[in-house]
Amino acid sequence: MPKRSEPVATVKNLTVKFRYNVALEDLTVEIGRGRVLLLGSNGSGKTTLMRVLSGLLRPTRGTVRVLGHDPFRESGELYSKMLYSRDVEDIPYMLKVSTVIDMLSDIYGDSKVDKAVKLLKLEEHTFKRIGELSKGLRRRVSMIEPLSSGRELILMDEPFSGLDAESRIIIARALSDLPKKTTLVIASHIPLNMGIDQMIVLEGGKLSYNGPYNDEVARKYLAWMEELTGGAKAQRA
Ligand SMILES: Nc1ncnc2c1ncn2[C@@H]1O[C@H](COP(=O)(O)OP(=O)(O)OP(=O)(O)O)[C@@H](O)[C@H]1O
Repeated sequence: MPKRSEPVATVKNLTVKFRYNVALEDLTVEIGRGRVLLLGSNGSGKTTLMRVLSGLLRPTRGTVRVLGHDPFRESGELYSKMLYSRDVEDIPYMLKVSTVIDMLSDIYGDSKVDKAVKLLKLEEHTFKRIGELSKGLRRRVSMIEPLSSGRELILMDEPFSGLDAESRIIIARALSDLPKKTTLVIASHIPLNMGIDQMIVLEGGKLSYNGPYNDEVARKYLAWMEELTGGAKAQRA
């Protein structure tokens, strides 16, 4: 059993370069256990960091360990302990919700999946195909797996963006039901405070804040976002 004080991930001098730009530059940070908010404006490097942590992207420089593994070389071992929940579009549109539920039940067991389906208020939508669902409902379907997986670490990229208020509330409640031993890292461009233990702010691929949730940092970030976007983007979830 890992100690609560042990970080889930350590990132040292991480640089990720693409052909024309540097997405992350010499980033050093420890990601602790609990609820972690990875905050940053568009293009600040959040998704790049998530992709490196989940072994989908190889660092240009630096070292990364996640739950004791090199995510790029040992993704097989890592995937039994962590899950990267990316996008609703990962689920084929022709599948019925009930088929998704059956497949996940085979992997994680009926009771965990049933509980997640109830928490996500999906019972009355199981006969529909993924392609028929609203974005909010599709996102809720994509949440069944992280909620029922029992993984030690779950990474989520913008789980609330572009959703209707009902789906946002349902997802937020369902996520708050995750066991405390599960570490949840949420990448977001808005400063959500849902019992956040650690807040990491990236700007231009560099670390601009790392510590407990801080209202002052959140306020400054929002003001800066408003200045940058004329207010429109910061209002949107
Ligand atoms: N595959 C890629 N090829 C080239 N450049 C990339 C690639 N992926 C990301 N980038 C660039 O790296 C920088 C960081 O992008 P990233 O997607 O990590 O930011 P983000 O904070 O997740 O932004 P968003 O909130 O818009 O998703 C951006 O300048 C982006 O254009």
